[in-house]
Amino acid sequence: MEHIKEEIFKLVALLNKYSYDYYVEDNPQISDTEYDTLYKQLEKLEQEYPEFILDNSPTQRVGDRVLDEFEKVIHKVPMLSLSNTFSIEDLRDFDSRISKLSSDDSIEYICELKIDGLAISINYENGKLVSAATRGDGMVGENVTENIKTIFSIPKTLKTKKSFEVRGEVYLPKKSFELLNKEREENNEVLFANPRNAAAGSLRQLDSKITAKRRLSAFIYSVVGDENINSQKMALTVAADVGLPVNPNFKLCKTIDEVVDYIMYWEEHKQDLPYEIDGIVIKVNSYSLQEEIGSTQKSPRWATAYKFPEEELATKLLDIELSV
Ligand SMILES: NC(=O)c1cc2c(=O)c3cc(F)ccc3oc2nc1N
Repeated sequence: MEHIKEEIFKLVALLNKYSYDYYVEDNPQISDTEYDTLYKQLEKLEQEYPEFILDNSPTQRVGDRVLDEFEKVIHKVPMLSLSNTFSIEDLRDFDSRISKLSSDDSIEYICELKIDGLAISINYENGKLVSAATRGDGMVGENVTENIKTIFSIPKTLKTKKSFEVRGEVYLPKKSFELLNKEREENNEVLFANPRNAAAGSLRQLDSKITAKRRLSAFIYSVVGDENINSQKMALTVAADVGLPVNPNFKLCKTIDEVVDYIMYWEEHKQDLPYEIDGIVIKVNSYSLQEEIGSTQKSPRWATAYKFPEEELATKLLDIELSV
């Protein structure tokens, strides 16, 4: 019996490593067929010896209960929304407001791509994923734990035994969005307008089997409740170190001019990304400075979202024409 347990343990470790390489590192080490073969071996062993099924087995990702509604969840710390800025001039105003509100004269900003998905909060206890909720109205969200567990890039167990909440964005990669709409077109179903709507519709499915088919992904951008973390850059580094998917394109900027350069770069190169972004998030890096600057009821004063100008509908239609 011992060797069966060994075999199951080995297969689970191997499959989780391969899906980490594939979904988080975007660098698959084996082919899909090899992965499926190992997965089927594991399923067979688990069917024969259900008592040896491990909680972090990839076969345990998709629940089989269909909910009739989502439970409401009260966020321990409210999930605020970002204020928006639409011009570089607005951004400079943001910078001068920050300078007035803070004792430091040199303020470090951290810039992150603004992933166009939907906000999520995920709780890990002793390194295990225990619950997840949507932002909702910021105070009360929907419990989407079972659906979040179907997202391969979100690990069910972390490389730490610590307990904390993380926040991030669930999104649908462009390729998955196109595939999904193609399937829907073939089944004469209503198409999703954009990846953001498709992600929201997929995550808020009452049947997690449907969510599992949608190939959602996620990036984590915040860690709540780890007092050793004193800056946004550190939060991103810690999140990546424990195995969470963190978008690698963040940049520490010493001046607002560096922020503007970063914005210009991504305004030009965002088409090359495999997911949609609708702007750039600019945050004061130091947590103590964030505290000092504070938040309003709705939004942090220490961060803002620079929104890219809406693509003219004409260019969008032109893209569609060129792509068909
Ligand atoms: N869509 C995003 O990629 C993204 C979104 C947010 C937020 O919504 C957000 C909201 C807050 F109240 C505070 C920080 C935030 O940081 C964020 N950082 C990001 N990278």
